Amino acid sequence: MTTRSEQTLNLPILDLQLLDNADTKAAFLQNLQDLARNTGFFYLTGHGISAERIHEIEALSRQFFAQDQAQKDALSMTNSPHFRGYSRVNEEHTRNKPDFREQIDIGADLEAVEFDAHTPLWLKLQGPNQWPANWPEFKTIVTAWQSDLRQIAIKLLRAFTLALGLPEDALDRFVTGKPNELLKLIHYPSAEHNQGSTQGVGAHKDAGILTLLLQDQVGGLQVLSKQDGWIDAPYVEGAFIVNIGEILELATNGYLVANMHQVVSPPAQVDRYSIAYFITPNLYAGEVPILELPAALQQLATGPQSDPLNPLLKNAGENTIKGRLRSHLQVTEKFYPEEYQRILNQRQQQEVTA
Ligand SMILES: O=C(O)CCC(=O)C(=O)O
Ligand SMILES: [Fe+2]
Repeated sequence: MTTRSEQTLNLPILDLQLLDNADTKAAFLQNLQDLARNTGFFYLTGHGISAERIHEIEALSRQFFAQDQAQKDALSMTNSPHFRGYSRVNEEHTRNKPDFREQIDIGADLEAVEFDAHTPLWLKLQGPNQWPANWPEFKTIVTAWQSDLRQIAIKLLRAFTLALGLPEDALDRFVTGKPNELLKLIHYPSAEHNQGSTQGVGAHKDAGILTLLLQDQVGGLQVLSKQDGWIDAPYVEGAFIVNIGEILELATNGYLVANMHQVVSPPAQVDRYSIAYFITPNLYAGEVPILELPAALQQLATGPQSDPLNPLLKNAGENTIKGRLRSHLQVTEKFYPEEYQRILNQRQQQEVTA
């Protein structure tokens, strides 16, 4: 069982504005490299999103979750083969255990792909979102947020490649063109409703490239540090928490490590809200390359740490859909019966060999 830890980090904060200034750019990149390699996550300020915009989307999210259960269920993810829409508390699973949170998943709003026998499975991830009816403001605010966060994430990704001594566009083909991304508005209900468990979301690495996370004042996010074990990542006003995803770990052959993190349910009578933006590889971009790092960095790159329970796949689209299939079993059972059976069989085997 997870509990709140006593330790907090000496907060690693990066100011993105320093990247745009010729006098401070080199120091920013050096810091980025250090934090990414040694701490695995950091806080980002100077990103250009105003406090008003942050309050606006936070208020929108609270308003969304305050609706009647029936209104939220009308947008149920179980309507969508593209894994879009609302999932109830305990519907999403991490490491085979239910997460005590409700959420709405919103991706790039595109037409579904027409399928034939040769279309790769992961192109089913492309498709339309489910938007609340008679609430146009919801779509406007969310879409603007996605588009601004996409720009920040791309800028940061280019800074990462520069900081690693590579051309700044080394990973561009994964994030430009038809974007693949996911925005989750998340609500963690207070602990007294979570019978005996403290799993808000279980320990995991994010599957994509980078995550920009906005948490509220409640806290509860914990990050696994090599030296100190689980440490609290507290609320910092106006800052995004940046997590490195598995695709960046793979592309750097493990020089950068996707950081493990989890969320502990909030205390009694307190609700927690967060907004997570994931930039994931373009579904058409194919295999993730292992980048040619400078020799000094290459020596430290000892390969990605593959989790035997959740192996990392080279094809970016396949890796993305694998995560979705395992997390949202009701959707998988309904729209992907063969994969559903395969997951059940794997789990049975793991139980036998455990
Ligand atoms: O809610 C949070 O603070 C973190 C959520 C998270 O890690 C995730 O959804 O991948
Ligand atoms: Fe995460």
